[in-house]
Amino acid sequence: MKIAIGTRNKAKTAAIVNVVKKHFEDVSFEQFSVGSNVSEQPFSNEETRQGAINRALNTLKVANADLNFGLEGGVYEVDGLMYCCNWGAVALQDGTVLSCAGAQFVLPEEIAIELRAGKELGPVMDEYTKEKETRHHSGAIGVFTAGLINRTEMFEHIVKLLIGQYLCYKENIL
Ligand SMILES: O=P(O)(O)OP(=O)(O)OP(=O)(O)OC[C@H]1O[C@@H](n2cnc3c(O)ncnc32)[C@H](O)[C@@H]1O
Ligand SMILES: [Mg+2]
Repeated sequence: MKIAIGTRNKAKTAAIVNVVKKHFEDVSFEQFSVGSNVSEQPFSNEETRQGAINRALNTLKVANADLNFGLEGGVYEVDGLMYCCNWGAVALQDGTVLSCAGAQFVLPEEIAIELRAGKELGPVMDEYTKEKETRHHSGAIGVFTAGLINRTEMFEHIVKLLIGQYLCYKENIL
């Protein structure tokens, strides 16, 4: 079974590899840098979802693997609070795209101000933590949940949902 990963982000890649290996035998993985065709920093659930779907479809185009994954992070605001949201999609060779969302959590106002000013969450988190490339490791989710869940674990949940939906699709349930 060929698995294509539409990112080079380490946290996203580890999530796909970990969960796929748990559910399928005899798998091979390949990574591709594909565009999301949305803003670098999506600013709504709709845009984040579209980014994940576009990444999955762009990965299908270049890889034509059995499962072509796209994962996307974004933010949106409700009641003056900024939430980070996370979406995933998997594109199949017949052109079907299955999608789902994962964890959503609050970002502090000092981070929200930076994002409203047009900055991207990745670099803002590096500045905040004085660390490099937090988006590849603990991520904002790790920092703002006191380390209880890291970015890989967060995306593992999404990949699990996607694989579950794929199994239902094969049984004509979805
Ligand atoms: O290489 P890609 O796949 O693009 O991975 P990415 O880390 O840039 O992730 P996204 O494009 O999906 O996320 C959009 C932006 O939000 C940032 N981001 C999202 N979730 C984050 C998290 O948990 N921690 C740090 N940055 C995060 C990310 O760095 C981007 O600036
Ligand atoms: Mg990105």
